[in-house]
Amino acid sequence: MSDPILSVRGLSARIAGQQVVEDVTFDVPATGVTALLGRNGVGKTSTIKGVLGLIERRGEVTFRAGGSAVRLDRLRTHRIVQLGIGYVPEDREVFSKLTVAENLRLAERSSDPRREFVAELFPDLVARSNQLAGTLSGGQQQMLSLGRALINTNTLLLVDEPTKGLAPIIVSEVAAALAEAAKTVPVLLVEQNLQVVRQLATDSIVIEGGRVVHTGPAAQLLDDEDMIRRFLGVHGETTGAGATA
Ligand SMILES: Nc1ncnc2c1ncn2[C@@H]1O[C@H](COP(=O)(O)OP(=O)(O)OP(=O)(O)O)[C@@H](O)[C@H]1O
Repeated sequence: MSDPILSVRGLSARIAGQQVVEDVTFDVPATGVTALLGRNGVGKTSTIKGVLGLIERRGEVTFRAGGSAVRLDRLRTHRIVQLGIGYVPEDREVFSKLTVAENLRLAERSSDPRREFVAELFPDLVARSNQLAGTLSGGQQQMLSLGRALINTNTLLLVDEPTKGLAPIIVSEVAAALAEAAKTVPVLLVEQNLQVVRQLATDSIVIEGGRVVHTGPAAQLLDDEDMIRRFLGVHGETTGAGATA
């Protein structure tokens, strides 16, 4: 197996002086979608923010790309992003007073943005290019948020709960777009909808109480009702249509 693209060793993180990630250790393989799972409030978002340096963190975070290894824990967020790490935050951060087209343009990091790729993934965004982002529906804002990340050629994509609160039809569209993106870039995905996890994820990491309690193939976890119940607090048989953890 090739080296993982991201190795996290003993990551701890604090928010407002409070420990929210204790001692997290995991690898993200260089291909496929790795699902970061766990019950509400266990520290999934904080782990991603710790990797990106968006919150105070300690521990080793190593990013391997282009034959070299870079310690992300020594870098500020803007430098981390410049390495080609795309981030789609949980709360769909878009500039509400700017149009869809302006939002996308501002996200472009290189002289070679993948505008056609994003337009093919989200034709609705093309149709709404002059609409103010603040007037989009939640689903459309999520697509814009994804589009803002996917317009760049990323080496790794960190995506936090992209289907949260969306109608089933939009969940399918977002999942399809992520599946398309995942063909070209490894993804670390926080996702509570286990049907989406089943559709997309190759590997899984489960966090509990600020620590990793399980890693392994996603299918193995999803097929184990005991683990699903123990780690995610739902019944295994509910990992089908529309189920959420
Ligand atoms: N800004 C903040 N101030 C204080 N505590 C916070 C803040 N943000 C998060 N926390 C706390 O840190 C812990 C971890 O939160 P985090 O959002 O990382 O969990 P999560 O696993 O992503 O949860 P969810 O699945 O509900 O999004 C929680 O107990 C949460 O209440």
